[in-house]
Amino acid sequence: MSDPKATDVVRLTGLTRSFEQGGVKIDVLRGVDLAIAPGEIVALLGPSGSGKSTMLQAVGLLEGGFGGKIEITGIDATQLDGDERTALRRTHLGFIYQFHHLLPDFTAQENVIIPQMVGGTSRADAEVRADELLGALGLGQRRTHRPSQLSGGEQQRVAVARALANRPQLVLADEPTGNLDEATSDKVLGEFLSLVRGQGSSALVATHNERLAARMDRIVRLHEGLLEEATPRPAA
Ligand SMILES: Nc1ncnc2c1ncn2[C@@H]1O[C@H](COP(=O)(O)OP(=O)(O)OP(=O)(O)O)[C@@H](O)[C@H]1O
Repeated sequence: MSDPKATDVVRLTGLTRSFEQGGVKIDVLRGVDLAIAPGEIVALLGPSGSGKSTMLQAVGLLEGGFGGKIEITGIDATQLDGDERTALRRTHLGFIYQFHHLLPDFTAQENVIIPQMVGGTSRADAEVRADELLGALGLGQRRTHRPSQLSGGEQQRVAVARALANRPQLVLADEPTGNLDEATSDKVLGEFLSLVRGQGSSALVATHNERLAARMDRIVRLHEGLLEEATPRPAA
């Protein structure tokens, strides 16, 4: 549950982003404000091209070129240099994409171990954590398989385990089940939500899918470069 007294995990204030397309300037984000409390899972809805991925890139500290303020756990990311942003991303954020982006030459278990070791966890501890997550996702018997030996749903479960491995305060997910059939998508999303809730992380999940969005704590909607609240933020 969200704790309104704690520092927001994300606070965006007046976020803007424009792109040049064929000599024309397009204002994709025109002053987006958003706050996400600890433990809160927010669905980001909006039609194709509305700027959902662009917004996740801003919060993920993956790209420059944004105007406005981006605060992660109270830290103003716009004031950090590149190394500090990378450190903040590694310690506080987890990412899941529509297409899993797993390392093809490594096993499921190694895909979950590697980001932990990059973050300074010992191999032994990383292995325990990987097995715990893969087990919870029903992949205990598949730990030694490579991505190409797994189904689409299984690959996406490995991506979920990888994103949660470092117990990030915030998980950013861009159409996390967008390439799966409806039944698998429902199952994988349910497993993802229960793991995120279980460890008390927050999440911002971009999706086109209203039915999946309805399973999250709050819905916000991008419309013409601004964010509309489809369900109100819980009272502070
Ligand atoms: N690097 C870029 N250069 C130029 N235009 C860009 C760039 N990145 C995004 N855009 C434009 O910004 C707009 C928003 O794109 P974005 O990918 O954020 O939308 P989206 O809501 O995530 O769409 P989808 O649901 O299709 O993934 C689009 O018009 C896109 O063409």
